[in-house]
Order: sequence, then structure tokens, then C-alpha cells
Amino acid sequence: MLYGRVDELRKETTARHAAVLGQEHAGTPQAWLERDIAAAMYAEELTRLRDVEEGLYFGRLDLASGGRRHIGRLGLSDDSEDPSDGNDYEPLLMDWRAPAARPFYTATAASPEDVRMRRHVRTRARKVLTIDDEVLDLAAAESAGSGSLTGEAALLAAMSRSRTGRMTDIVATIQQEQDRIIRSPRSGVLVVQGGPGTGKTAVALHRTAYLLYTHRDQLAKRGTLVIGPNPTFLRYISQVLPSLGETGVVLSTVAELYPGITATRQESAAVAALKGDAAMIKLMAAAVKDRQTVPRKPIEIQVDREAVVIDRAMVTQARGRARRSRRPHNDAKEIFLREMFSAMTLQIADRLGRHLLDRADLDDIKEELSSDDGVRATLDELWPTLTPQRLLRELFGSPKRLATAARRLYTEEQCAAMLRADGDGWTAADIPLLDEADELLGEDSRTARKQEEQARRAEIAYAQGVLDILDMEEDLDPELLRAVDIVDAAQLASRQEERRYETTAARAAADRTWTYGHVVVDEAQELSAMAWRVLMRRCPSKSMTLVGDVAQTGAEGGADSWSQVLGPYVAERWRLEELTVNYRTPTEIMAVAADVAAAIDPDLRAPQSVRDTGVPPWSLRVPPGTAPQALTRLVADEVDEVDDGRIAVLVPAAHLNELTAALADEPSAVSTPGASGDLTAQTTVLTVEQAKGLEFDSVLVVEPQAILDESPRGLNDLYVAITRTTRRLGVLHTGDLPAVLSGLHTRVDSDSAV
Ligand SMILES: Nc1ncnc2c1ncn2[C@@H]1O[C@H](COP(=O)(O)OP(=O)(O)OP(=O)(O)O)[C@@H](O)[C@H]1O
Repeated sequence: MLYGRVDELRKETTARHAAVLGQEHAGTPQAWLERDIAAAMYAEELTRLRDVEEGLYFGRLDLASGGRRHIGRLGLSDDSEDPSDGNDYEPLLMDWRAPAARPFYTATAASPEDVRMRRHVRTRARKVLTIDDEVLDLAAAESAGSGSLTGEAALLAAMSRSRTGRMTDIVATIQQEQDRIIRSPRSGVLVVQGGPGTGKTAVALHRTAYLLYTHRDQLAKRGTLVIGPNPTFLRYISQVLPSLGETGVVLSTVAELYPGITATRQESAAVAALKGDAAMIKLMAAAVKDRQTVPRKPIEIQVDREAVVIDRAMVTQARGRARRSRRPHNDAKEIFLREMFSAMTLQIADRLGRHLLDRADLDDIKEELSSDDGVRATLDELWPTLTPQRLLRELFGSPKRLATAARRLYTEEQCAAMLRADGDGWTAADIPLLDEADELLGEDSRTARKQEEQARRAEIAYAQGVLDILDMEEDLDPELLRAVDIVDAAQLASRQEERRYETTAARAAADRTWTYGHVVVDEAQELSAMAWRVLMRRCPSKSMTLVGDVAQTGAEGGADSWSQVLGPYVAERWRLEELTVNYRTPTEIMAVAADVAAAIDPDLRAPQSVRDTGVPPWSLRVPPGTAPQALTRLVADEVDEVDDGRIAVLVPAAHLNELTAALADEPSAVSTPGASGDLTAQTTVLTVEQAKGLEFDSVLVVEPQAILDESPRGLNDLYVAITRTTRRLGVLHTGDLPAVLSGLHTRVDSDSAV
């Protein structure tokens, strides 16, 4: 019945969409625009109705006070029922985010919230697979421990499912501790700390959907930004929000936040950490100040027949005035120029005899000075107009400039490491620096206005071209209206302009200065101090959800504690919520992970698993040089074990190419995710950094000692690596097994073990 209602809605929306698209074009550009907006709205609604297909209905509450509630991905009402006829109006299906649906996630036998029975319904392709009923009565309350799970059977079924390379939503089995976070108020900074597999990512995404539902008006206008660590991860989570009926959220990495620039170049983790350090704030400010120069010696310029002298005192004074305005560099240039032209005008006037000149004469002199190429070029040298790109290129391209700006902030060796050759592309760590530079430089408003005008003219010329082509059509019936009769080039151009950025998400993503209504950061522990500055600028209201685990920090410049990260922005005004149950990794594997966690920090407690698989995690030692062959066999074994599940081979970065090549002939289609972030192949070879936030049915970790040695946070990386699995874990090594992994079972492999 519910699917029938969805089908009806789809049919109605399709018909409306088609009707709008088929409308006659006659009318004003405004009418066209309205038509486009309506068409986009119906298209979006159709996508929404399509995306909620799987698992549309998943829960039922039978209330002690009588009545039932059916809970699903979206709210559905019965069209035939008239809400005004006085009957109690119950929807056919209640959106899971509605307040009345909440007991589905929070009611317990001890605190039943008027729920007598909770039913979990699992479906696939419109067929009911299973039904699990929980009766919340006194007997259940007595037998249940205090930390019991909600809908245990459904939860266990969800956890043991084979993985597909795409994250799925958890809407049917959200647990109480997760629900509290999902529905926590929007304002302020909320930090969700939790060990691996505790559902931080899932919770962050469901919270996003919840906030969009509850604060639709505000968030639709300002948009929501979700930040992830890399494109592979973003692709991995990209289906979750649409499956919850939400589109239009901007998913991005920090490296994509500077519109128009793509970070393509790799650099070492150590250099990235230097560029991410908070010392960069001072370095960048110093770099800008260094560009506001005072000449060593007086400069003499011939203007017409008069010589004008630019000396230190004159420039120092003009520079002081401009700096004291506290305006960004490019904006403050206006003041610098004004001061300089005044001083030069007075200099000439004094020489000519100031008392002989009136205001108009002085204006003439000023005019002459400001239109003189020589004068302008000299002043441009003293206070150049800078773009962020130019500032950074010239700073990191010049040992001298860098040494001056970095004085007392970075050592000589550190500066040498940060130098770059002219023509080098941008790296991910450069993006927050470009953003910082943009803030310090400000817009050169005259240039910006000029560029805008040029772009508008180009747009009109293009539109004119389009109209000309339409008009050239031969055999045109003279009775028919031609395009040029209805619209002129300027109208067509402005219509294009408005269409280009029709959704909030698209507009937000294209604008560096856009501020979002809510920002969600996943794997938040990885961000550098400079990256945090970018995100805080994007969210002045500081309505943010930050999820992460300081025990999993891999980046050298990443976080050791949340107060260290947030202190500069909100002092102590942030809330902490913790997640404690691991829904991903089985008990046997978490026992090994707990040893690694203890080696990172003895106070660290790895999260508790809620299930075991009976499959012990193992290690296999093979002779040096034979790891690639052994790996090929092990992958083939795992393919047999996981059916259609997913396998990850996690390797030290230095071995990535060699081992990917070794597995190239493996029939399970090995891939590295690459820039596209694709994880659809059954077996994927990844570095630990690339595997952050992901999960697989089976994980093979290769050369754990090299993973430990590769980074100052090697233990954290190893912790991440062994907690990526939902079922099986194997470790392949040629040297001694690191002591922290001694909890693994030693596998004896007749073919290759030593
Ligand atoms: N309530 C739940 N019901 C079913 N599955 C769940 C639930 N909570 C979490 N999971 C599953 O547990 C797995 C781990 O969740 P998620 O990736 O969100 O954890 P995480 O805390 O972000 O992990 P990590 O820090 O290791 O990246 C996912 O497969 C998720 O679907």
C-alpha cells in the first residue's frame, strides 16, 4: 500500500514535470525562469521519490494507549483523507525524523514511552524479508541489562551484511546513544568522539538529514557543508543522504574549498604539516607586509617637464596611513595611492610656488601624476596589487622572501623544504594558505568590477551568437515567431546567469566567501590548524558537528585533543558526546586492536564490539621477496571466503605501486581508487591514509612494521588499518611481527610460510 502511494506520487510529479517542460515559451524572461525553477523542483522531488525506494518502510510502534505508528524514510499521507474533516489525522507513514517517531529509537522496556511493541521490518525490492518484534513489558525490563541494544536482531542482521563499496544508511537501526546525538540542538559546536566503527560517520550524516528536516527554512537558504578527508571517502558516503531523502548538501574536502583551484600536486607529509601549522598565520601576514615596501634610495621620475622625487619619508607616511586603515592589502592600496599623489602634488606645488596655485591647478597636477605610466609603475612596485596565487608563488618561489617572512617562525631547513619551483601545481596544504591570503589581500574591487563587466559583455556576445544562429535557420515560416522577436541578447545572457547557479548548493560551492548554515566535519582529527581557519570562516555562526577520533590521527599536523583544536575559536564553549559501541569490527579483532590502542595511550579504551564471528585474525610470515606472490594467493582465498563482499589490501605507501602491479592479474579486479574515488572493484589496494573512514568485509594488512616506520603516527595508522574490517583480518609480513600485534594467531601456510 505504501509503495502504491509512492508510485502514485511519482506519476503525479512526472506529469507535472512534463507539463511544465511542455509549456509554451511565450512570455517574459521572468516567466522562463519560473518555469525552469518549477521544473528543477519537480525533478528534485522525483529523485527524492526514487532514492527512498529501498527500505521505504522499516518500523512500527504499537502504543499502550492504543493506535499504531508506521515509520519510514519519508512522511506519506493518504490523499483521500481530508485533514479538515475533524478526524484524528494520522499519516500513512511517519518520517523517522518526526518527534513522534523518536520512541522507535529510544523506548526501552524500563522506559517504554507508551510503546507496547516495536516492530522492525526488513524489506528488499518491495518484499518483506523478516519481521522482528520486541515487546516492551515488565518481563523484558527484568531480563535486559542496562546497556541493551534496540532492535537487536535487525541490528545484527544489518551489521553482518556484505559490504558493497558504498556506505548504507542506518535509519532502521539507530541506537539510543546515536539518536541522542542525531537530534541534539543545532546551535553551537558539537564534537562526537568515538573509537573506530562506532558509527560517527553514520551519525553525522543522519544528523545532517535530521537538521535539514527540522530547520528546513534556515538551512535551505544557507546550505550545509559536509567535509570528508578525501574524494574516495566522499564517494563512499555519497549515497547516504539521498537514501534519506536529502539532496543539495555540498560534500567536499578542504582541498576543494577554494573555487577555481584544484590541488593536483603531492608533497611530503612533513611539508604539509609545516604549511598547516598555526605559525603560518603570522608568516602570511608578514609576507603581505613585506610587499608594502619603502625605497632604499630616493627615486626620481620625470613627469612632463617636472621631476618628482619619491623618498623614504613620503612612502613611510603613506604606508603608515594605509596600514592603519586596517583594510586588506588590495583595498588599502587606494589610501596609499591617495596619500602618495597628495604628497607628490605638494612637492611640485611647493617648487612652483604654492601660493600662486589654486585648487584647480593642484587637481591638474594630481591628474597628470596619476596618469603618468612611470609614476604608476613605481607606485605599483612599492605597493603591488596581489592575487593570492601571486603572493604564494612569489613567496614560496623566493628563498629571500620566505626567509624574511618566516623569521623566528620557521628554521632555515624548514624554509628550504617549503620552497617550490615556479610552475609547480598547488597541493592540498596550499589551499588553506590561498584562503588565508585572500582574507589578507581582500578583493581588488576595481579589478573585480572590471572583470565582472568583461564577463558580462562576453556573455552577451555569446548570447547574440546563439540568437544569430537561430535566426539563420532557413525555410522559416514568416508567421512563426523567431527567437530574436522574443528575447534580446542581454535578456538571454542574464537568464543564463541566473540558471547557472540555481541551487543553493551550487551557488555555495562556487563562492569562496559563502557562509553555511551548518558545517559537518568527518575525520575531523586530521585537519591542520590552517584548515580549521578555512572552515571556521565558512561558518561564522559556529553551528557545527565535528566527528572524529583523536586516537586515529594520522596527519602530522592533526589533532591530539579537541580543546587544542577548538580553543582558538570557541574557547571552552563546545559540547562533547561520546560513542562507545563498535558496530563494525568483531570482538576477536577488537581484542588485537585494543593492544594497539593501549600502545598509543594506556588510558585509551577501544570501543566494545557487539558481536563475534568465531574467525580468529591471523598473521603469516613469508620469506623476504615473496610477499607479492603470497599476497596473490591470500587474496584469492579471501575472495572465496567473502562471496560478493569487499576486500582491502592495506599497504605501506612505499609498496603501493609494486603490490598493485603484483595483483593486476587477480580476477577479482583489483583497483586503486585513484582520483575518481571509485571503490566498486571487489578488491582494492590502498594506503592506510586512503582507507580512513572506509570499511571492508576482509582486510589484509601488508608489512605492518613498515606502516609503523613510515610516519611519526605509525601506531595510529596501524590502529586504523586493523579496524577497517567487518569480518576477517589477516596480516602478511616478511620481517618480525611488531610486538603490538602479538595477539594475532600465527597462520601456517604450507606453500610459503617460514
Ligand atoms: N545503529 C547502527 N545500525 C547498523 N549499523 C550501524 C549502526 N551504527 C553504525 N553502524 C555501522 O557500523 C559501521 C561503522 O560506522 P561508521 O563508519 O559510521 O563508523 P565510524 O565511527 O565513522 O568509524 P571510523 O572512525 O573507523 O571511520 C558502518 O557499517 C555502519 O553502517
